[in-house]
Order: sequence, then structure tokens, then C-alpha cells
Amino acid sequence: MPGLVIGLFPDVVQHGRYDHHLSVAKADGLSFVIGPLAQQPSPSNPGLLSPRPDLKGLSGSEWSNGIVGLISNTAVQACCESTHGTSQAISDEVEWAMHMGVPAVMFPPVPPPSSSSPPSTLLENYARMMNSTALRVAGSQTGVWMSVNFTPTEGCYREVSRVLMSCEFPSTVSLNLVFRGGEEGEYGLDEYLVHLNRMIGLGVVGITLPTEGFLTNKKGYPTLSKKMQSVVEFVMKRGGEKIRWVLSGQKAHHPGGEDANMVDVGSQSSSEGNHSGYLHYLQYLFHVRNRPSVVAVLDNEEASAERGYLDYLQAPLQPLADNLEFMTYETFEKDPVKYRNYENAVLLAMEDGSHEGKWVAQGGKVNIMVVGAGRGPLVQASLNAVKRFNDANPINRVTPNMLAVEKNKNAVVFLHSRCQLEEDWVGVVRVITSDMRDAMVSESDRADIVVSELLGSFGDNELSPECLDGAQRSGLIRSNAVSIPTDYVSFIAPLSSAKLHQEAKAQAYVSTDPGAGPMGQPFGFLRAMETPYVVRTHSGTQTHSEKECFKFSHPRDLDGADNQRYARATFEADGAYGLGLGSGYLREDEGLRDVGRDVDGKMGGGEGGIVVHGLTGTFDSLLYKKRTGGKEEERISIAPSTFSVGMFSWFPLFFPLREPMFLPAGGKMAVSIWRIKDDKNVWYEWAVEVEDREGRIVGKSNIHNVNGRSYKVGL
Ligand SMILES: C[S@@+](CC[C@H](N)C(=O)[O-])C[C@H]1O[C@@H](n2cnc3c(N)ncnc32)[C@H](O)[C@@H]1O
Repeated sequence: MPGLVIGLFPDVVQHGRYDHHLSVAKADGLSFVIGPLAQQPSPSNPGLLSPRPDLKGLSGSEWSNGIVGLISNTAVQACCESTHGTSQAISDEVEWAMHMGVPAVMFPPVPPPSSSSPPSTLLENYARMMNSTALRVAGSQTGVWMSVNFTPTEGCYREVSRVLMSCEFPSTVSLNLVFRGGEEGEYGLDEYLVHLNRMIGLGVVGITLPTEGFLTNKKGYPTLSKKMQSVVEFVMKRGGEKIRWVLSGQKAHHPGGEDANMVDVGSQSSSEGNHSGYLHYLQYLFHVRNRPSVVAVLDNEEASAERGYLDYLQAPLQPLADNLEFMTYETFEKDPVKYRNYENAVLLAMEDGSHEGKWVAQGGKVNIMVVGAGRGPLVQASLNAVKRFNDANPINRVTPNMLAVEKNKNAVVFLHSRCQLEEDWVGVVRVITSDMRDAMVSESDRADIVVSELLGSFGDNELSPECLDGAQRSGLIRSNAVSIPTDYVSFIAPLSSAKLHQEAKAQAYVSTDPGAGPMGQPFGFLRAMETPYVVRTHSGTQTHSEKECFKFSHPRDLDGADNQRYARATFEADGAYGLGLGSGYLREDEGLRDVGRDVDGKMGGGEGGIVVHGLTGTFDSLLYKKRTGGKEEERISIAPSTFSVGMFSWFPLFFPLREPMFLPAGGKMAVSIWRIKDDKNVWYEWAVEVEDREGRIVGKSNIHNVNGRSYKVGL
């Protein structure tokens, strides 16, 4: 069924056969089955796993799509309690799982301490075992699910982050949070939400709900407590289709009587439509998924447009150095918000000019210049604004003198075509094929209103400041001209995202030359971890509200103007760990922020903390603010706190940290970021410093990308 992937982890795999379980589960709409990999070692040949009765019942594709193999508890326990932290039994199980091509092996949680094994030994051996398995499965199609007995407590996060830190957050390992039924009364909803939100940054792929945690409604059907319903809703909204749900344990609910849920695995006959006996639990999860509050977040145009891009790293565009392609422009132009806001901004600027008497003084002529016009959507937006102005001012109508400046000669072909074919362009729009920094126009053509969209995910990273300063220097605009955008500000915030860190590391093995093939020169680890990436961050948690970095305004006094910058942003202790800041599919939510703040108070500054894997960069731009007759303004923003809802032209920028940093509870993180340039390039350098609650420096990164050695933007 679309929208939710649910698997079954039955308490016993009947007769040791996955094949029956998978077929009944699939018949009910479940997607996979979890069951033990190991059979006892063959009595006749102790070096081998036992023969399996289900081996011939499942095809290779059923193994590789429908089965998650459980590593045995006893093997893990023995490994963790051993003196050397290794286990032949686990190696055999993992190897067999890889041989069968199963998509994942699931490890049980860290075993409970015993008299012979103190917690630290168990944890270190568990981490070693996990690390060794992560490496073993790398390159195969089998991943590792690390189960966590989830409790919304500091200890739980600490344990998991310690294991993953020891393994360097391997891309092959993700978390399966097991909710133990029954104990939820001990914790408040606020604690669940804060801790889950934080845990998601460590890479959660699965949530296991035991059937014993379900209550029974009046008709005997399974239901969840109000609190757990809210928890499940939150995870669904935050994680969408990326989360695998697992129903575990016995069939504990029998609406209509015990017989109605009997499953005869031998004949596969069962009560109508409930082949597995777990159908009612599955239906309940779908019922929550279909609630309007969840549907509103997951089933909208923006979410479906973004689906293929979640956590997918892309190289930032360089529209100045490179010529964009037709399709790239076409994608921009689909944005329903950006061009509308630009059109409104041009209209506001025209109204100001009219109030100030500019257009009358110029005989009704308005010079509008779109610099970096691409295929012309901002020209069209400006023409629309002129039409709206004229419709509203029949007595003071204006005549537009529209210039479109574009350096991409391929896009210019399109602009020229529009000048010939589109009625409102013919005789009104002229095209100048030039870099705006070198273009020349006659005095009478200089712009009253200069319109541009040269913004990157981090505002100035596509070199809007250099281009617009250049246009001003080369005399394209009048001394009293206004610029749309008027200003743009970049923002930065720490990000906890094991997933993005893994994706950045994976770039190390990608060839630097797209045409080079498998033997090409690899990108290398240093470059991979010192490059900012454009990415629709999803499996990550922004830990603090974003803070301002660099601001650029246009037009401006160019005497001694310098576009190099340094910003230091300090992120104070925030025990809400980013709850309500809008990660995943969610938008910033003040209500959730308040929930998180309360938890901070409750935790009383315990031993919490959060792992930071990098920084997320965004921008907010004031397109235009009215100077006369009101305070209206138009903005575009991808900063979470001011996000322009519905706009999907930009995804944030991810600045990785070479090594993830642990930010302890009550501690601060200071981010330093530089914007540096030379004759040919502009680049960013970044570093972080961590202080504990007493103000001691307890962590410091190197300065990333010194002298632009790994990444720069061509001027
Ligand atoms: C981000 S695209 C925006 C295109 C279009 N305005 C839109 O909104 O779809 C930036 C455009 O500016 C052009 N551009 C960038 N730097 C330029 C420069 N220095 N002079 C002229 N055009 C430039 C690029 O070729 C590209 O077409």
C-alpha cells in the first residue's frame, strides 16, 4: 500500500519457515518479514549452518526484497561478553545473509549488563562488533539495522551515539527504535518528541511497535493511547516514507474471537482478509497515516516534488562560470511562489516611483532592467507588474522600457524568440547578450528598477554581490535606482545528520571527472568533506535556530566596498535539541518549540548532548520594502523561521564537518565562517568550537577549505 512500509516481526517463525510468513504477510499488505537467520549449527557438520526447510520456498528476489534477517541474541550476548569482542557465529550469519542478498540484518540491542560484564565492556564490544559488521557488509546490498530499546532518556541517546561515534557513523548502519509496550506512562509526550527528534539525526530507519503496547478498544480492535498516537503521528510527519514500521510480537488482539484470527500456515487458509493475523494492527497504522494532519504534511505538491531529492547531495550550481541548461531553467520556472513574489515586488517599486513623481518626470517612461534574465521569467513578471500598475492607474499610465541582460548565449536564443513571438514582448523588450559586469548601455537606457535573481542556497554563493556590484560599476543603473532584491542575508545552524555525513564521505570515492569511469581520479576524503553541497535535508535535525552570517544590499556605495566577510555565530545551550525547528517534512512550529523548552527544564541539565555532523546554510531575501504609502514588503526565504511556504527553487547548503562533534548538554557551539575571494574565485571556510557549560573549550574542528583548496566558485 502506498505511503507506509510495514513489516512483520512475529514472535516465532513458525516451523523455522520464512516462506509461509512472507506469503501471508504480503497477502495482508505487509512488505517484509523479520526472522532469525541462524539455524543451529549442523549437528553433522558443526562448521556449517543447518539446512533450512524454507530455502526452496523463496526465490532470490523474495529473499532480497522481503526478508530482514535477525542476528541471534545469544550470539550477540556472547560476543559482547567475550574477552575479545569477536564472534564466529555472527560472522557466519552475516556472511550467509549477504549470500542470500537480504536487504538488512537486524542486530538486537546492546545486552543488559551482567555480573561478569560491566556496561562499558559490553558497549565497547558491541561497538566493535557493529564496526566490524559495518565494514564487512560495505559494498554488498545488505545493510545493518541496529536495534535500540528506545526510551526517551539521555542515557538512551548517549549509548547509541557512543556506539555510532566508535564506528564513525558508517553508511551501512541505521537505527531501528524498538518501543517497548507498557512503560510509556513513565514519560510525557514532550519527552518522547524531543528525544525522537534528536535520535532521528543519528539515522533512524525503523520503528518497531510491539503488539503488547497496543490497547484494546470496545470492539476488541487494537488502538494506541493518545500519547502514542501523537508519537506515531509525529514520526510519520517527520520521516514520511523513509521510515519502516515493524509490528512485533504475538497476535494479542482477536476482534470477533480467537478463531477469526487463526492462521493456518500449512494451508495458508485463514479468516477472510486477515491472513497473517496482524491485519488489524496494520489497518490501525494506516488509519493514523490517513489523518488530515498527516496527509496535509506528506501528500502535498511540494512534498511530492521533493521526494526524489531527499538527502541527495548535489553540487551547487555556478551560473556565472557555467551556462545553465534548458531543463534547469524549466525547473526553476515551475516554482509557484518565487515569480509571484518578484512580480509583487516590482509593483511595489513602481508604486514608490510613482509616489515620488519619478515616472511623470520621465514622461511616463520606466526603465526596468532584468540582469541574468535566463529564459525570461522575471521579464514576464516585470511586464505583469507594469500591466497591473497601469490597470490601477489609468491616468498615470507608464510605458516600460525593458532590457534583458544575459551572458548565456543559449538562453539568449530563447529570449530573442520571445521578443518575436510574445505579444507583450514585441517592441517592448530588448536583449543584451553580455556579462552584466562588462555590459554598456546608453544613458537613457539606464535602469530605474534593476531586477535579478542570482541567489544561491546560501544567498551570496552564486556571486550575486560581485555581479550586481559589477553591473553598478559598469553604469547599467541610475544613481537613484532601486534593486530587487534589496538585500539578502545568509543563515547558518548546526545540523545533526549522520545520513548527510555519510553521503558527503561517499563523495570521496566519486570520480572528479564525470567522463572518467570507474578508474577515474577519486574526489578524495579531504575534498569530499570540505565541499558544501546543495541538499534537501530530510534525515537530519537542525539543533538550534539559525543565525545570521552575511548581508549584502544593493545598490550601494562601492567606494572601498569589500565582499569578503567573517561571521561568528554562537549557539547557546538548547535542551529542546531543535524540536519544532522544521526538520524533515516539518516546518518551524512554535507550539513544538514550547514543548521542547519544557523538557529542557525537566531534564535539569543532565548528561544530555547532541552530535553535530555539519552546518546547514540558508538565506532570506528582502525583495522590496515600500518606502511610501505603507510598509508592505515582499520576501523570499528558505531560512526555516521565515520560510516562503510552497517555494521549492532552493534546497539548503550542507557544510560537512570532517569529524562529527559532540555538543554536551548546557554547552555552546560557536561557528566561524569566512567568505574569501581572490581575482578568480570566491570560497567559504568554516570551523566550529565547542564549550561545555563551564565555558571550557572541549572540542574544536580544523578550519575547513583553507584557501579554497577543496571548493571554490569561479568569478
Ligand atoms: C539563477 S539563474 C536565474 C534565471 C532567471 N532570472 C530565472 O529566475 O529563472 C541566473 C541567471 O543569471 C545569468 N548570469 C549569471 N551571472 C551573470 C552575469 N555576470 N552576467 C549576465 N548574466 C549572468 C545566468 O546565466 C543565469 O541565466
